[in-house]
Amino acid sequence: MSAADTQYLAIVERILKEGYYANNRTGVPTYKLAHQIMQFDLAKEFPILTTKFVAFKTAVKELLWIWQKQSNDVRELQAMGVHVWDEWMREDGTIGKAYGYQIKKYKQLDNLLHMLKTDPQSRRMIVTLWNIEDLPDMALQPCAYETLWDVSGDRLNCMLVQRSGDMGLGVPFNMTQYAVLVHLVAKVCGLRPGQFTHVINNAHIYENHVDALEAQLKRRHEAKEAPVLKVADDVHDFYAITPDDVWLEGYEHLGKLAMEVAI
Ligand SMILES: Nc1nc(=O)c2c([nH]1)NC[C@@H]1CN(c3ccc(C(=O)N[C@@H](CCC(=O)O)C(=O)O)cc3)CN21
Ligand SMILES: O=c1ccn([C@H]2C[C@H](O)[C@@H](COP(=O)(O)O)O2)c(=O)[nH]1
Repeated sequence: MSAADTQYLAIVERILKEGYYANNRTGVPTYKLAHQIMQFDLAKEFPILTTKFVAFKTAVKELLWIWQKQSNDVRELQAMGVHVWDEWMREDGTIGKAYGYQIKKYKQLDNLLHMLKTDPQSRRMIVTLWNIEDLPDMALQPCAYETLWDVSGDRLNCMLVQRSGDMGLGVPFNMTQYAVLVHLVAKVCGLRPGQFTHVINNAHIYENHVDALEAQLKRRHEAKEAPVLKVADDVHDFYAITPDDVWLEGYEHLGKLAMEVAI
């Protein structure tokens, strides 16, 4: 069983057993627990669920849309064949001043890469999408909103802070795509991936996802070993990376589990 399955399913199980039931903005009530944490040693294995199919390429494309294209334009994501943001697209085709917009606005990725290369012992390496001034002009306030970075020896460590985590849909994407980000940032900085810690403030299961997640829990004993993430040798420039530069070797999984997204 992959470390991702073990830690993710432990949280799912805890929420189903002890979660607090309440309604929220979407009108679809959730069971929730505060302060759930997953931690992966990326030198040992890549975190992706095997107890259901995770659309890896889609998750990577969404990541590159935010971090590389630094875009808020949903049409650019659609042009890559990804439709997970369609419901939040405004009339102008964007999600407002959200996500990639905030990375571009302050050159946050360039600053991070520069610090990692020139002052790796800095304790000030943070990329944050949480911009109080711009919050009113965002179609959705960022959920996985902050990363904190550390270099120990040749290892690059990263903590992802997520204020709100949809365990059925968002979290399986987020844990995997940010692990890819650590691999990619490490590669272009001449480092190796290290510890990846994923903190979720409000980890929730939408009521209409309970059956699918219970079915996933039952697949536990058939879970597979984690696949290996491969990054093309010639990746040196973050801005030149394409979705084909990363792939999984040996991704065995137990098949798709459909869930409806709460809007
Ligand atoms: N309620 C909610 N949950 C989320 O996870 C979420 C939002 N809203 N709003 C913004 C984005 C959109 N996200 C989404 C939306 C849909 C899928 C989804 O349908 N995933 C399918 C596969 C999709 C595909 O292959 O294209 C899945 O089975 O994982 C995933 C993440 C994550 N975020
Ligand atoms: O990357 C993402 C983006 C969104 N989500 C989920 C978390 C919540 O279920 C909704 C957002 O609703 P809020 O009321 O703004 O918290 O989207 C996610 O898990 N990951």
